Amino acid sequence: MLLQQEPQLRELRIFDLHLGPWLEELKTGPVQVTAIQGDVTQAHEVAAAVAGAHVVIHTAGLVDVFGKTSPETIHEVNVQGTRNVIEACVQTGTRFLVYTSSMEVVGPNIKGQPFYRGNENTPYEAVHRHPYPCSKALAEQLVLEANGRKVLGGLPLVTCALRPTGIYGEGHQIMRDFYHQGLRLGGRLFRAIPASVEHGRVYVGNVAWMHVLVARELEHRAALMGGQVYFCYDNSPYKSYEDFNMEFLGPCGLRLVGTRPLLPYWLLLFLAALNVLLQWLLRPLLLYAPLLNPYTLAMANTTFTVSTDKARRHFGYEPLFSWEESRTRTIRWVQAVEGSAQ
Ligand SMILES: NC(=O)C1=CN([C@@H]2O[C@H](COP(=O)(O)OP(=O)(O)OC[C@H]3O[C@@H](n4cnc5c(N)ncnc54)[C@H](O)[C@@H]3O)[C@@H](O)[C@H]2O)C=CC1
Ligand SMILES: CC(C)CCC[C@@H](C)[C@H]1CC[C@H]2[C@@H]3[C@H](O)CC4=CC(=O)CC[C@]4(C)[C@H]3CC[C@]12C
Repeated sequence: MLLQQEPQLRELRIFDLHLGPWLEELKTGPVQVTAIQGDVTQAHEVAAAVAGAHVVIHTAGLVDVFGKTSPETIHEVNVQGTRNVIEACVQTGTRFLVYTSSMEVVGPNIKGQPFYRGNENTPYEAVHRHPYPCSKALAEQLVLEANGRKVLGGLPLVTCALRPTGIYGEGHQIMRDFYHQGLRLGGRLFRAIPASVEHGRVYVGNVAWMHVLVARELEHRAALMGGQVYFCYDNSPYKSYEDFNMEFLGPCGLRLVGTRPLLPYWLLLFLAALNVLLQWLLRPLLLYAPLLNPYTLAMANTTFTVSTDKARRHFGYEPLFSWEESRTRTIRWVQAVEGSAQ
């Protein structure tokens, strides 16, 4: 997105634990693209990568709500990693920092209270216990508190945080998992969540576009945007998690069976708790990390949608991809997954 949409771009450095072969394709244009294999938990590696950069977009993170990694590792990557990024900016004199936060910083909370088309000012009891939202909330707080700190050279750091709702689009691993599960079940998926539960979703291209706009505008609107949070949204329809997925999986031949959940909620909760027990029992032998656990069930079963225009008002954000385009692109990607699986 930076290469396509940012005419002022002179150099792009990509810092990630895992560098994919796709990065090579980015190196063929006029902009210098440097891929750096590194770990955000290593302060010196981060500082070396950040030195001399005009703006840092910190999106690296450990996204795990399935118990694949320990809470300590999630904290180390998401919180200490973010601390390292902030310190690198301060020590090397980089003034602009954009952080990819998450809707999870707000909710759904442990009480499962609905957040219905709320905005950045909607009152909500943001209380978490799960390591992932806890880590994102702490990291976001660090980023916002760092706004105004003096960087090398004496000028103030300007930071802001973007909170995407559930991201979908090309490369969406969980969508791929649902797709393969549907194929295994003879082209069917069985409804688990009531259709009335709304879950916020945003297309990956629009998430990237919002980051590019913020990176561009932070310098010119520092007083307005510094220390602010913005939900990351677009015109994707409000739907339940499963009905939304069917927008893509339907045209790829899958069918969602049932107008109401096939299993009662108490049974799903029991199965989710059983999965936690199995995960714990099997841990010495293998990693058992199914999609269903009490946390993911609560996430999928609690209404959380945003309706806001703060990003438009503050820095002129309009989604780059319409809903129709986002949908078409995602369907094409699922179809390509299908092609490569055969
Ligand atoms: N997937 C979603 O629905 C949402 C994701 N987010 C946030 O967006 C960001 C990106 O998430 P996704 O693209 O979904 O996840 P992802 O796992 O595809 O991307 C995260 C990237 O961070 C890198 N990374 C992980 N640990 C690292 C480390 N120690 N050092 C350097 N790089 C490391 C990974 O290699 C990966 O490329 C994360 O910060 C996540 O919290 C926010 C809202 C929703
Ligand atoms: C089998 C169940 C009944 C359905 C399981 C669906 C879940 C796996 C997903 C439902 C909601 C998702 C999360 C949500 O979109 C918000 C997120 C924000 C992030 O920052 C990271 C990803 C995620 C936690 C996302 C993960 C999958 C769900 C829990």
